[in-house]
Amino acid sequence: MTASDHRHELYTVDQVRALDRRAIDALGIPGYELMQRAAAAALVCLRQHWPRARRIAVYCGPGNNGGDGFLLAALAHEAGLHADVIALGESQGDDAVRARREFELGGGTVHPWQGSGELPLADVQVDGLFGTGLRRALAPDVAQLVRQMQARGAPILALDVPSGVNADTGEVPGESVQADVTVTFIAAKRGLYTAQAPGYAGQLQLEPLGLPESLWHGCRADAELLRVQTLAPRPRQVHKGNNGHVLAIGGDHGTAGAIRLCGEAALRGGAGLVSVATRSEHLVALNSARPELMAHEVNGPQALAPLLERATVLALGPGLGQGAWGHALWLTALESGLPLVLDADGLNLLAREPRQLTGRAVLTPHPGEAARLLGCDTAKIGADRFAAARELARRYGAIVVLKGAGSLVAEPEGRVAVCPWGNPGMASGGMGDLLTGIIAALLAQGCEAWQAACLGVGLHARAGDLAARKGGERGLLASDLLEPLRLLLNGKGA
Ligand SMILES: NC(=O)C1=CN([C@@H]2O[C@H](COP(=O)(O)OP(=O)(O)OC[C@H]3O[C@@H](n4cnc5c(N)ncnc54)[C@H](O)[C@@H]3O)[C@@H](O)[C@H]2O)[C@@H](O)CC1
Ligand SMILES: [K+]
Repeated sequence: MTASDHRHELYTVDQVRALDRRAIDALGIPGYELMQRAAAAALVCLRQHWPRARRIAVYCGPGNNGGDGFLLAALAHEAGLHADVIALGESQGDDAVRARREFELGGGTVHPWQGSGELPLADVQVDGLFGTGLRRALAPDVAQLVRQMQARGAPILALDVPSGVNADTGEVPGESVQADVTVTFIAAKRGLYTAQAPGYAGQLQLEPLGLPESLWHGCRADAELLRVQTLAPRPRQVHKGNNGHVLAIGGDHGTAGAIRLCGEAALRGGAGLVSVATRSEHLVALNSARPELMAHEVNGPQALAPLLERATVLALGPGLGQGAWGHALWLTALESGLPLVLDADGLNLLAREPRQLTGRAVLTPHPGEAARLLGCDTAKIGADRFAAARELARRYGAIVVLKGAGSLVAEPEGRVAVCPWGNPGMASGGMGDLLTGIIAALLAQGCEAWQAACLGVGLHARAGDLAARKGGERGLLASDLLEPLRLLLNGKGA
């Protein structure tokens, strides 16, 4: 194993700081040398991305992130680039002070930021304002500097973390640098992959700074990044009974679309059979649009019972409503004890009548539903998605998919995976119904709940990316994902 094998591991800021300390104390690599390595790696990254850059502007904050910036400027100057440095106040800490002096001794001039003024012309701007040490929203004068950098229009390389992003949670409490590329050092910070951070980090590049494998011994990552996965090819002799029978329950008056998308996704996700339990008015439309779906009129729990006997997995909630009909079906379905995916009104009803779920169960809340399930407001969910997903999984005894940019999958024992795929085109109606159907299909084919949730979230997001590559993000429809989903599920199209 080498340090680069850790690139799917995600760490909290405290863990990254502990790794830094360990490199210094246990491995005897001075902090200043780490800073030199970070600056050298960042300059290589800059030249890879912008080989024609001749003038750079480096913005340095008071801490070690600024130290990285000063050393990068010094190296760039030595390499014959023109490097302007703009500093926010005095440097603090021995390493940052020494880095600043090194730049000045090499002939560089530091321009203090006075709260206003023109910024230098540059082919590339380097953000060394704040890294993992950011503790609060940027102050108004720093926010002003960031807005001016952004208005300059030159591409931005962020050192370690885009300044303004909380590297632990992905939250952006005020203004933040919006980077084109973020080169992050030593270990991947978990917050860069979720919440608001993906909109600010641009392309993420991890530089482990040549640290030895022993650095990671005994340090368990807080979370992991999902990897590209698919299912093994089917044995030649299977029949449809081997691939499970999904029963999708929902589609109250006026919401046929949700349950149809869910059912179609279960079919495209490879379930052997898919039945739909819904209102009678939807039957004709469902049968004619997708004859492979077996649509059944269900007026109440009695009509549901025989369908539950034949099903192996439930997709419970899309368009279910929270009225008497939906509630009665919800209760009966939960009492069946079948493995299930619970979404939409299935989750809202759970928030109203909380209970521990048993067996293989996956909950797929968006932040609003998550807030209802935890009895808090949506802002609290966004402030720490890792904590929210873990608490949901623990409280309800289920695997939880917390949707939104950088979807999280959490299990009750605390394991968390983060999805690095997906795009803003997927913020449209029906995408959640699709995810529910996909995960149900994977459960039906024998996946454990954790595996079904991780694989389903990954396939859904990658199908969204594939569909967006073809036709763009705006106007992307949930049903556009069905065909790419099938390709990816069969290991094609990536
Ligand atoms: N040995 C190490 O620890 C290494 C650290 N490195 C760099 O050092 C960074 C961490 O350095 P630091 O811990 O010094 O932290 P930062 O440089 O991120 O920021 C800390 C400074 O910012 C101030 N501050 C925090 N939030 C603020 C806000 N909203 N407005 C104004 N001031 C604010 C703090 O009071 C402190 O002075 C990493 O992100 C990385 O770039 C790298 O050089 C690699 C090695
Ligand atoms: K930064």
